[in-house]
Amino acid sequence: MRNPRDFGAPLAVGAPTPLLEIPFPPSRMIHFLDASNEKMVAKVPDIAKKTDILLGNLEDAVPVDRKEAAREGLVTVGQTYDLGETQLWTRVNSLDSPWVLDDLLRLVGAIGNRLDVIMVPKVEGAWDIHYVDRLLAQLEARFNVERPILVHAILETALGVANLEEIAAASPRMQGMSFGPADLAASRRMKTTRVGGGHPGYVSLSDPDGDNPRVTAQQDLWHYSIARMVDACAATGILPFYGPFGDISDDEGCEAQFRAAFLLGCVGAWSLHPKQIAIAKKVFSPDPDEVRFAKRVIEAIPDGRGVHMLDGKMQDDATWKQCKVMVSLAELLAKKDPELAEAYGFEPATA
Ligand SMILES: CCC(=O)SCCNC(=O)CCNC(=O)[C@H](O)C(C)(C)COP(=O)(O)OP(=O)(O)OC[C@H]1O[C@@H](n2cnc3c(N)ncnc32)[C@H](O)[C@@H]1OP(=O)(O)O
Ligand SMILES: O=CC(=O)O
Ligand SMILES: [Mg+2]
Repeated sequence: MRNPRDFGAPLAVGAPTPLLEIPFPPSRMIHFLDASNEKMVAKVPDIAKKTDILLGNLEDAVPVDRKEAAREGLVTVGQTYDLGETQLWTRVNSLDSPWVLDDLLRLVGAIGNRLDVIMVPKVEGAWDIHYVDRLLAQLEARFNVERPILVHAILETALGVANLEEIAAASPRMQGMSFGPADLAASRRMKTTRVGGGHPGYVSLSDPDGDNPRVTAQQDLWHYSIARMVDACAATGILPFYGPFGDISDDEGCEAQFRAAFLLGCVGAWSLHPKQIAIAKKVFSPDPDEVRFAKRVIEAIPDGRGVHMLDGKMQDDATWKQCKVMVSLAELLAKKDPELAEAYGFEPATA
């Protein structure tokens, strides 16, 4: 176990001081693109205006013969495009792959001061984070990186899920986690070929009732693990995200999967196709009616104490805190988006 008093000290001489509080800018969607694909790169200026996070993917979905081009394309994006307030992330190749060392060396060397977060796939335990943590500190020191590059773990193996609490607490560099249903399904030998979402075979069935047809209701394959991830992240002050929804043609299914994650506590989800950005924006921006109600609760209980009635519903210290969660997120997003500010009924000065 690492001495907790060393948690705030750099892991290499000359590396920037670790952050003890994880920044939480708008993070509703992490938009994936392959920077070796010229058509995708051509869309960067437009997409950067719409997405909260832009991620240059180097891992799965990038063919082996384009790994280097994807890395170099991301360097070009980082060096040449003004992304405004949009965060720039990457997903590097897995730690057992032949590419990851060069991914880290090249990206930190070339765009270390532009990269906000490095997403590490297939994290299995705290040891994977410790490896990346020390290596990044050495690279930050060598390349004069001024602020620590944060680390985001994808939870996508059975062992990773088993160790998720230790992963979340492994380093002050841990920014968050994403839930990866595709690799996780394979790792667990689940019998689904889908990427996220439900499955028509995973149902509960009502009891026999004479000749009446028995009713089935589809259940959520992912609920248990996403809820565990949310708890581990909330307990350590880092941010949980839902990952990919692979049926690009099913907007409704995507919205339902994202909404389940939002309600459980996730702050955002991956967008694989430009049209999923708008779905994530809709879902991960709190509903204006809920925000208006939460504001009324906070106004009705200025000190956040005691018991009150509002519209027939009991309100107390705990419901006040629930409302604070909703209003704080709305305020954060309203600063970025005047349309949301108006929908939430905030004064323009707040926006
Ligand atoms: C499952 C586990 C995981 O690891 S998920 C993460 C890894 N996968 C990915 O990152 C996939 C990213 N997305 C994609 O590669 C594409 O969106 C896929 C799914 C292949 C669909 O592409 P395509 O058939 O071209 O779609 P389309 O014809 O509707 O595209 C319309 C125009 O938009 C572009 N586009 C597509 N996706 C992106 C994207 N992610 N970012 C930026 N631009 C994108 C297309 O190139 C196409 O452009 P144009 O109109 O022809 O100029
Ligand atoms: O990388 C994501 C996944 O679902 O696998
Ligand atoms: Mg994966």
